[in-house]
Amino acid sequence: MTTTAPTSPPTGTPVSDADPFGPEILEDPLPFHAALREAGPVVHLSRYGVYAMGRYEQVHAALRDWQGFQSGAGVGLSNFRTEQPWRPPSLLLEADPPHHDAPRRVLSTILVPRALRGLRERWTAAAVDLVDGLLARRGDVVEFDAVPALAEAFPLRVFPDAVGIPAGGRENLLPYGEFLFNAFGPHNELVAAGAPRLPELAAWVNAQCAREALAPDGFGARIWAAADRGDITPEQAPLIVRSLLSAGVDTTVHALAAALHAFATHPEQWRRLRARPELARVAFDEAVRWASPVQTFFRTATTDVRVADTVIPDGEKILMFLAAANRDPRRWTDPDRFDLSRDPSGHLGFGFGIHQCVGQHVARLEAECLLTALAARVETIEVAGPTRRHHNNTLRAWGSLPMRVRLG
Ligand code: HEM
Ligand SMILES: O=C(O)c1ccc(-n2ccnc2)cc1
Repeated sequence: MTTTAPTSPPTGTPVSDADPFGPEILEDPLPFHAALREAGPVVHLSRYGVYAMGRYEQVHAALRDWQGFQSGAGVGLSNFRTEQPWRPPSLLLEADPPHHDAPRRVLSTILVPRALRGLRERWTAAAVDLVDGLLARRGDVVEFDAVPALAEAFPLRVFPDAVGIPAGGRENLLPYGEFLFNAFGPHNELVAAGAPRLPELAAWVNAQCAREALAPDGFGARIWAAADRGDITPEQAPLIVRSLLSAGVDTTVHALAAALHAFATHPEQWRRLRARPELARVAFDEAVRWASPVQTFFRTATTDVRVADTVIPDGEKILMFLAAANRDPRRWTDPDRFDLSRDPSGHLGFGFGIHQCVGQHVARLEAECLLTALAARVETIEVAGPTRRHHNNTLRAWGSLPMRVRLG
C-alpha cells in the first residue's frame, strides 16, 4: 500500500518541501501545522535543512531538554556556531546555563507577580483612560481599528514607563521588535525590508539601556541595582535592559490583538467575560494558546539526539512550532475552539522550562487591565470590516482589525 506524504493544502506541497516562512503559510499557517503534526513526530524541512516538530509531546520535550536542545547557538535559523549574530546575543534567550542563570534570576525577581503589584492600579487607570477616551462622546455604537487604537496603544502607554526609558523615540520600539522577530527566521524579504532602518533603531535601543537614561524607579534601574549588588556585572546590565526593550512590546501588542480578535469572533465568550470579569486572565492564556502570537523558536542539537525514529545530528537546527503544539488534538480537546471554560494551563505559548517567558506576568497584567476595562463598558464586540494580517517570520499578527462595539 503506497502512502502519500501528507501535504499542506491548499498548495498541495509536501510538508517536507513547504516554506513555513513564505507568504502563503504566514497568511494562514493552520493547514501546514495540521499536515506537520500528521507527517510524524519530526519532519526534515528540505528548504532550510532543519528538523521541524509540531506535536505537543515533542515540542514540550525539546523545550524541557535544554542540554540536548541548546539556545546558546541562537533561537533562530542562524547558527551562532558558524555565523555571526546580527547583534551581541541575548544573555537570556540566546544563552545556556551557567551563563543564563544570573541574568534570568535578576529578571525573574524584577518581573515576578508580587513585584508587579505596584503597577496594577496605575495600569488599570491607564486602561480605563484609554477605553474611555476611545468611546467618549461617540454614541452607543463605536467603530475603530483595534490594532492601533488598543493593541498597540495600551502596551506603548504603560510598558516603556515601567522600564523607565525617556519619553522621546518610543516610536522606535515596535519597528525594532519587528526586525528582531523577523531575524529569527530566514533572511527573506521581511528581514530585507527592515534592514535599512536597523542601524538607527539599534543605536536608539542601545542608548536607552545606559544607567543614566533610566528613571530611578523602573525595571531598568532595578537591573542596574542588581549590577551594583554584584548579582550581575555592569557589562551585563545594559544587555538585560535590551532584553526588556526587545521583548516587551511587539509580543504583547500582537497578543492583545489576538485576544480582541478572538472575542470579536466568539460573541458567546465575550458574554462570559462580561458576566465574570475575573475570567480575564484565563481568557488571555486561552487566547495565547489559541492564536500563539509567538509561533516558533529554534534550538540547536548539542549531540546526535534521537527523537522518535529520527536521529538529529549534533549541530543541526530544530524548529519548534509552538502554535502547532498548542492545537494538537493529542493534547487538547477540541483544540481549534476558543473556549473560556477550558483550562489552558500547560500551553506552550510562553514556552516551557528554563527559558519559559519571564515576561508572562507583565503580559497577563496588561491583558487583564485592558480586557477588564473593555468588559466594563462594551456589551458587544464584532468585526466591522475586512481584517488584514501582518506577516512576520516569528509573530502571528494582525495589521488591521476593524471593530464595532456597542456600549452597555
Ligand atoms: C503575550 C506576550 C508574550 C509571549 C507570547 C511571549 C512568548 C515567549 C516565549 C515562547 C518564550 C520562550 C523562548 C524560548 O524558549 O526560546 C519567551 C521568553 C522570554 N520572554 Fe516572552 N513573551 C511575551 C511577552 C514578554 C514580555 C512582555 C517580556 C518582557 C517584559 C518578555 C520577555 C521574555 C524574555 C526575557 C524571555 C527569555 C527568557 C529566558 O530565556 O530565560 N516576554 N517569551
Ligand atoms: O533578550 C532578548 O533580546 C529577547 C528576549 C526575549 C524575547 N522574547 C521572545 C518572546 N518573548 C520575549 C525577545 C528578545
